Amino acid sequence: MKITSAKVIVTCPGRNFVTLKIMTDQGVYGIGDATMNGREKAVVAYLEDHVIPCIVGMDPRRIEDIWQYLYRGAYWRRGPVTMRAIAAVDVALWDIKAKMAGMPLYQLLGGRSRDGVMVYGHANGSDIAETVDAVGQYIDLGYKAIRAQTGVPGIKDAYGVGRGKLFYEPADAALPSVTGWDTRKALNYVPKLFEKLRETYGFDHHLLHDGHHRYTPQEAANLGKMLEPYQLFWLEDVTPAENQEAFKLIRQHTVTPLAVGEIFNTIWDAKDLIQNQLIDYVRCTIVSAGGVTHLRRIADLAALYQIRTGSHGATDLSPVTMGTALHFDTWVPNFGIQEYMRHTEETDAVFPHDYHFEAGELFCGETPGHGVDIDEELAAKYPYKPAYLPVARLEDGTMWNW
Ligand SMILES: O=C(O)[C@@H](O)[C@@H](O)[C@H](O)[C@H](O)CO
Ligand SMILES: [Mg+2]
Repeated sequence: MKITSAKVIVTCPGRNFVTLKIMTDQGVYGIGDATMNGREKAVVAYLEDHVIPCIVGMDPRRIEDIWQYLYRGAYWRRGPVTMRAIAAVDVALWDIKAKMAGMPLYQLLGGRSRDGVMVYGHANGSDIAETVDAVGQYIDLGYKAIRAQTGVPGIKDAYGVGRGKLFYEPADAALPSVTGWDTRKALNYVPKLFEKLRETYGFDHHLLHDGHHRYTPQEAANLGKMLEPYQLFWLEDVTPAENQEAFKLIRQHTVTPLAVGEIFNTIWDAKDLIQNQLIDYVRCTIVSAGGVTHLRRIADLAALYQIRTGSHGATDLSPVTMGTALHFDTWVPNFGIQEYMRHTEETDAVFPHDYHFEAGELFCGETPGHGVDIDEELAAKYPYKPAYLPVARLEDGTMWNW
């Protein structure tokens, strides 16, 4: 069997997505997601100029060998661009293999470990009152787990507060918009949100919060400690994780569960956090961490330390990643939770899929493959539109972590 050709499809049904489509001499094709929010064109070039010429003619059944070829053969290994390109190839090849086998991808991985996959949605508001209402809406929609993010008085465009209610797209301008940050104001306000949420809705639902890389380790420990009475499911990205050791300091001060990993791209980024049990959930997902082949290795290492998966699932990950992630989540023994930011109807039309939401869970389908396709004709109607993620500055103008 041979790969006869491959192409990159860039489409922007409300936001940009990059999709790789691999064709074979058996008439079966596979698709993979290669989207990197705000830097999409870098991955397009990497795929078109440095990956596709190498894989045409290869046997698509040799998934592991092609993964190793693209990882070791790059010489300049790892990094978000390289690993997204590898992920796109990997997912497309798993899609092909499952289609050839006539089975949904989760069967190929080892079969079901669960029926439904618990997901969490994103509730946000400009202040505590609005956010409490938004959480109530998600409870009414049947969610068992809800992430809550609020605007903070005195902070311009605090992270996580979207323009709409069900949809949140942070890449909002043709050049990075500038948002503000002030840790003291956030530390004085965020705990009050969770106090109000528990007062209003009790403890029957999982509550999550994303620190989005904003706190120093000591500040993160302080926030984690202040949130303990509210029993969060997790506190995410509470400090930048390049320094994995920083989490030892946080762990000394708080038992609030910690989640990290959506910006990781290989197992090496998470290895020390996992082996020293400095986190409780690993957030790596299909598109950013080298596809099914590599994410399986990360999940297996995490399982040795009773760490569970909590894959990233924002709208800037295409339905191709969501669909593939659901097959992965349906199989993986140490599953924790799946993030689920709903895509818009126009996105769903470009990427027809067989997964569905019901009573706080997502269910992958039984279609052979990962169950997601791309309508190329419709995709062509949405040309690429440059959009950047914002930057964040402190009140004195210091560049900070968005
Ligand atoms: O946990 C999350 O969902 C966020 O961290 C993301 O929405 C993140 O801001 C975006 O994926 C960035 O493109
Ligand atoms: Mg996050």
